[in-house]
Amino acid sequence: MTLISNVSLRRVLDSRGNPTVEADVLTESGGFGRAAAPSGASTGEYEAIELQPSEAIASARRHAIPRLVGEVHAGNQREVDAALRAADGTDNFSEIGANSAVAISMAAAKAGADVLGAPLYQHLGGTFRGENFPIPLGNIVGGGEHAKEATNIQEFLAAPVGAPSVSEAVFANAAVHARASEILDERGTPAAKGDEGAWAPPISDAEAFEVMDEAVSDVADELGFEIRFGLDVAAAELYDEDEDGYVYGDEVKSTDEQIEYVADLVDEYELVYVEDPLDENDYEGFAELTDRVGDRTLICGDDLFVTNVERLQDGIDADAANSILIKPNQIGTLSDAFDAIELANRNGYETIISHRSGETEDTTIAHLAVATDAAFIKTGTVQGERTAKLNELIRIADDAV
Ligand SMILES: C=C(OP(=O)(O)O)C(=O)O
Ligand SMILES: [Mg+2]
Repeated sequence: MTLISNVSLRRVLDSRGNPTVEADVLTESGGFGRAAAPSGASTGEYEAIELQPSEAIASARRHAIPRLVGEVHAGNQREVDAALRAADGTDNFSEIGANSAVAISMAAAKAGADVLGAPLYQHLGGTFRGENFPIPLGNIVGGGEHAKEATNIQEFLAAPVGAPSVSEAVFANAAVHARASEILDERGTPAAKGDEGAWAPPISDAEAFEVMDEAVSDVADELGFEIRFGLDVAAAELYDEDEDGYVYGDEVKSTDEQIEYVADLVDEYELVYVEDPLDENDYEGFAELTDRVGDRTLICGDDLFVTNVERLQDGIDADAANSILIKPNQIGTLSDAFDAIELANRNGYETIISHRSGETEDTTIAHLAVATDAAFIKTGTVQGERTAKLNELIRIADDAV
């Protein structure tokens, strides 16, 4: 293991055209790693704090870099991440910014892998990581905070559960995306794209279910393996405290109605995956829905858990959900994300490694998903910053056999 010899930080563009933090980490033996922070739009209330990139960079230069350079080893991720936490000194990275922290944490992991001459997934997962590959959840149609004047439900996600390989799964999702476009055309519905490259047509959620159902079954018939679909409801964005309910245009659903609605959707469309079906503070509602449909679908906490072990432990204690979305920038470091994954695994929760709506070409999450044997990876379907991860997944699968 070699010591970190230099950390440089800069502002680069993300996929929304906003600035984000990129980190380069160099080691004394010449190891190099580069990573960039993603950024959410439908962020959870309890996420670690993202600062303005220039502020995050200035603060990390002042507080974190002196604790890293010549002090910690790039290959020792716990040591790197403990130094970042100590440099920050808060619970939520509000001093150096979770964007600086996660960029440095991921860049150090890549530098550590480079020193070993190993691919990142191998460095993170080790030789006993297993042989499974995550199934890609492909965002096909969506709206919410990712596109104006489109569906209320944020993401309709294809899930090629029967695909014989990662590569076939990735191409299946792209085919569903293309088929959905044709179906929308046939219906005379113009569709722009949302932040993640999903179609964002001005249609009701009920119509989006029809489009998904048709697109998924057409492509499944054509390719000859099972493709199902799922949702990210992102219900915290729909929940209105003053209305005491979930606002769908002119209609407001009470919590009981929301649970009923989602449970019916699970059965009607045989959904394999439902993320954030209820508000991020409603552990009880999550538990009730999980009790009703958790034997036949994944109920996943994103804004509910924010990759945070304490919130996940609360969820486990309450029997809320049966899976967790893992977004390293929600919590700030790879070590924290690993802790959440381990806690989930120990308690029979599935893990889904996820991108953010604002992304870069960074491919760390593809390696993280393979390293940790995640059930699914949610990283879009088409569009450069999404295909960067999907193509990396294909390369990893090629490399690993
Ligand atoms: C990827 C998501 O969106 P964002 O990055 O905007 O939180 C999500 O909600 O799962
Ligand atoms: Mg989500």
